[in-house]
Amino acid sequence: MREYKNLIIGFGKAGKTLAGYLAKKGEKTALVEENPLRYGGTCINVACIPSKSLEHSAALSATFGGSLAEKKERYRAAIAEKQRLTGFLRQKNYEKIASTGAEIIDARAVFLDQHHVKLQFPDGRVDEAEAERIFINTGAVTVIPPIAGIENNPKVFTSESMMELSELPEKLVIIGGGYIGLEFASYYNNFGSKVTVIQDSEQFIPREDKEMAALIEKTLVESGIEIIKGAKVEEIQGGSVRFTVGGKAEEKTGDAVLLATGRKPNTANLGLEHAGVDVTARGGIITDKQCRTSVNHIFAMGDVRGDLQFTYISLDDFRIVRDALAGKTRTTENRGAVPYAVFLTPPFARVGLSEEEAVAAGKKFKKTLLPTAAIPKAQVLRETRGALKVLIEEGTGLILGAHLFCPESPEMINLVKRAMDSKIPASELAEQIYTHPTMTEAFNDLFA
Ligand SMILES: Cc1cc2nc3c(=O)[nH]c(=O)nc-3n(C[C@H](O)[C@H](O)[C@H](O)COP(=O)(O)OP(=O)(O)OC[C@H]3O[C@@H](n4cnc5c(N)ncnc54)[C@H](O)[C@@H]3O)c2cc1C
Ligand SMILES: NC(=O)c1ccc[n+]([C@@H]2O[C@H](COP(=O)([O-])OP(=O)(O)OC[C@H]3O[C@@H](n4cnc5c(N)ncnc54)[C@H](O)[C@@H]3O)[C@@H](O)[C@H]2O)c1
Repeated sequence: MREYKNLIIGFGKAGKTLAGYLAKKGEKTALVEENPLRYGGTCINVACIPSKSLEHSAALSATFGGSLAEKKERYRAAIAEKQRLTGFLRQKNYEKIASTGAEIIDARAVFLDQHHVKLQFPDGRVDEAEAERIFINTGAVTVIPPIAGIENNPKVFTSESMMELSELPEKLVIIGGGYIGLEFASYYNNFGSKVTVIQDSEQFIPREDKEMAALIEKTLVESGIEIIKGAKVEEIQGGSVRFTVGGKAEEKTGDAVLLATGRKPNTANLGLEHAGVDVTARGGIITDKQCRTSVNHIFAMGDVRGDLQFTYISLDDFRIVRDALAGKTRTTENRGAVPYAVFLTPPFARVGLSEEEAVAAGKKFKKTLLPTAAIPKAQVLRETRGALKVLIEEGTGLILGAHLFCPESPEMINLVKRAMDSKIPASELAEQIYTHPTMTEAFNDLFA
């Protein structure tokens, strides 16, 4: 029996950061990871980083144009670069955590009871570990929708397997128009594929500000992406996706079909019932605002909680747990405004309320909409599509929401989050000195 003060299940953003932190404090700490190709977690291996590497390569490829053969060659090079990058980061992540003194155990962990887990090694060996405290950071997995024809279909991909495909699909059909669906639509469109997105809801990105959603949809369609809304997918045969729209049967055929229909907490077969850890109907681990589960000494962090799925939320969950262990007061309720970015061309970034949400909350506000084309740096970048929209509360002058659909918006939005959290009025952003020419200097006009 192996004994530890802290046992962490999953080498994700929160898990690895916590393992390093506790080990550096001199506490006997183990980090259990079932897949050596996941050292460093989902983000650096099969999600954010490889997808943004492809996004960068795709945007470059689009500027070169050329024949289909040239585009296919550049796509192969992009996949190779993505492999290099993820391999490099995986190694660095392993070395960084190993150097803190945390023990990295290559095994699958399954709860036996509240203090014990079974360790299942890839070679079939089994061992047991006992720990005073256990931290769950097992992430999320792709939702496979109940559509006939998915199983054993070599033309059907998830985001993970798609990024291993080294032959550029001339036609790509994407099921699901959320973050993954739209980002991949944008990358493959830039690489030169003919992309169709099939979405179940009638409304395009229904959670977003309506005016911005309409502008994003128009921009994507004008860039060559076909978007089909209100579709019910019936079956997939080879690369053909059969669906109905308004009762009418339709079919779209691709060289590849990408499933981008959501991701759910990875709690199946974790043995949580043996430890008495409660989960929601979707399998998300229920925690209090300090990420503590229904069992006092067991915590859960990141996607497995079934809340927001972002790497920086997983990192913030680490900070919350770190502070909970030290008796401090950081919680899921005082993260401040949570920004996010969707890496389209151009990218979209948001923080705070949409116009519809602000109206529903009874807020009185001033709205400003600035076309991207009005910003000199956008002209320099030759990317003038999009617009920036902000809502400023009447009376207080505080920022209620910002919706930036323009180049460099994923960087710009972080400054707006800081202003919102620190209750810095919009007028201060309007009067601030910014370097020139930059996208951020548009705040002089946007927040005036
Ligand atoms: C295509 C794609 C693009 C994305 N892009 C972005 C982006 O641009 N920005 C952003 O912020 N977020 C993005 N996300 C979301 C982001 O990747 C996740 O929110 C984040 O990686 C979650 O990390 P985590 O800490 O919860 O756990 P993970 O990083 O998922 O780690 C969980 C680990 O636990 C291991 N594990 C699971 N079960 C066991 C077990 N029983 N025993 C041992 N080990 C186990 C797994 O192998 C894995 O390594 C993207 C996601 C996808 C799919
Ligand atoms: N830039 C980023 O931060 C980034 C990028 C990619 C992913 N992510 C994270 O990954 C998570 C998962 O992304 P996702 O895009 O898979 O999920 P999502 O929930 O954002 O979108 C899934 C979409 O698929 C649609 N859908 C579901 N079933 C369908 C069906 N049968 N037919 C047609 N449409 C269907 C849903 O209506 C929804 O619009 C996101 O919640 C996000 O947090 C973040």
